[in-house]
Amino acid sequence: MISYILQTSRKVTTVPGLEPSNKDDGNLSDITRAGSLHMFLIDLHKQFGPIASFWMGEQLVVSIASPELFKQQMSVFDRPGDLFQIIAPLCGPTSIQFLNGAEGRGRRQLYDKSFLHENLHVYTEGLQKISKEMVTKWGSLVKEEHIPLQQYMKAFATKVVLQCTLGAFFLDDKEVFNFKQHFDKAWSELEHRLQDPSIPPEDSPRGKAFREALKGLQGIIKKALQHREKNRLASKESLIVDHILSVHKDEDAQTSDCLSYLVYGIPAAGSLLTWCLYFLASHPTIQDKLKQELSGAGDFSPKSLEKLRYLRQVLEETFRCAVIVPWAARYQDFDSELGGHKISKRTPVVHALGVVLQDDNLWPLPNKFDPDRFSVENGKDRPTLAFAPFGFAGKRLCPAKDFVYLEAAVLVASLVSKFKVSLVEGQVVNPVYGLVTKPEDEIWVTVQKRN
Ligand code: HEM
Repeated sequence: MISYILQTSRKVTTVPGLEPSNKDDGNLSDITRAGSLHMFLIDLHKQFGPIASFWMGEQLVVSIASPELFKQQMSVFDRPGDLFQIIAPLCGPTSIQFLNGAEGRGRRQLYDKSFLHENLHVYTEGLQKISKEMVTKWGSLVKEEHIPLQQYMKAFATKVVLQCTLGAFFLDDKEVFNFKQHFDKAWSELEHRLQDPSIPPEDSPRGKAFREALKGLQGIIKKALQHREKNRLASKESLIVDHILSVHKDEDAQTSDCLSYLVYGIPAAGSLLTWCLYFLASHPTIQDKLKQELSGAGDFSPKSLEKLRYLRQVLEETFRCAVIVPWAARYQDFDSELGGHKISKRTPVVHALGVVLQDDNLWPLPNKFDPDRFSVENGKDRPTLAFAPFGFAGKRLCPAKDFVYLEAAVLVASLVSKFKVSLVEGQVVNPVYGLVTKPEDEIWVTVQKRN
């Protein structure tokens, strides 16, 4: 009798949820079948409610999807490294992404200084310059030319994030281009592994290409670090790279922490800009309303942008609709309680950020792009944690969240004040919820100069 129970059930928690579909991989094949962890979590929570469990291999995982449950995890800092192993080859298992405990908190506190609200002015000039380059480029295109939106936004994000984290070494477009070549190769291998977790042999074409891309990235970052070390005193800025150089003496450790900021930062920033311009192109009335707000708004400095309420609403609605980073996760080293259930120590708790961003109890007609949801009036009765696209827990939410608003605001304002952006007709745009959420295929737009 006992062995029968053991064979058919691994239920070791009162949290409602799935039994493993398979003895070895738990529910991993169900996740693959759903297309992504995000899509799997949507179904899981529909079936079991805001707290639900499933199995990743032999590991029980709990997922939460409500502002009330998020609140109960507000002070948890440690991240379960096992759930993020996919990015370990890129940024290294000892980087800030994987660092927990007192050391993790200390390092985050130091690195966070470069993205504090009062330090954002440091980035303005560079952002305005790169945005102007994009405006000039779009202005030079032939009327009705089809523009690959994602390609442009990824290029912009790569240049901006590199310059703003690592400094003047990336003022040279050749170095940005070089970096991007390697980064795109490495990133597409990680995305491949998300669909098919079997690691290719080192000497296979995929294995070799990945190794070369990593070597290329590390080499470029080391050159950027040396450049910064030499020129640091001349610069009055305080960038992430300066804090990284002050913490680590070892070049490999410095490189790992730099890559930690780039690994999500570049794709997430590119994806945000792509979705934002896509939503504006597919909602001409909203785009015109935004253009109206931008008229006479000034130089798009952080101070002038603060007054642009509707621009902020457009960006917030983009975060909500696009679900750029669909989930985060935490664990604790001791037994704890969550939603009235006992959670055994070291059980990973997934924060289903994307499920909450699209919960129709919190966001009526969740698939509709409607920036007015974020007006002061419409938002006043909504729980704060209904909107947590950057995470929320343990002072470990995305360090770049204020920077991201600034970066997106400067580019979107620069483009929309000069051009009417339209979608090329006949496209079906589907999101792919991978490491970050991107469109399945390129999105093509046209631009028309505004008077
Ligand atoms: C554009 C949209 C972005 C979104 C939606 C986003 C969202 C997130 C989320 C949800 C997390 C996990 C938070 C948690 O564990 O609770 C995260 C972590 C992180 N993000 Fe972002 N992010 C964005 C852009 C960026 C950019 C541009 C950078 C770098 C310049 C960046 C750097 C990081 C780093 C380093 C972490 C890990 C921090 C740690 O381990 O302590 N992110 N981000």
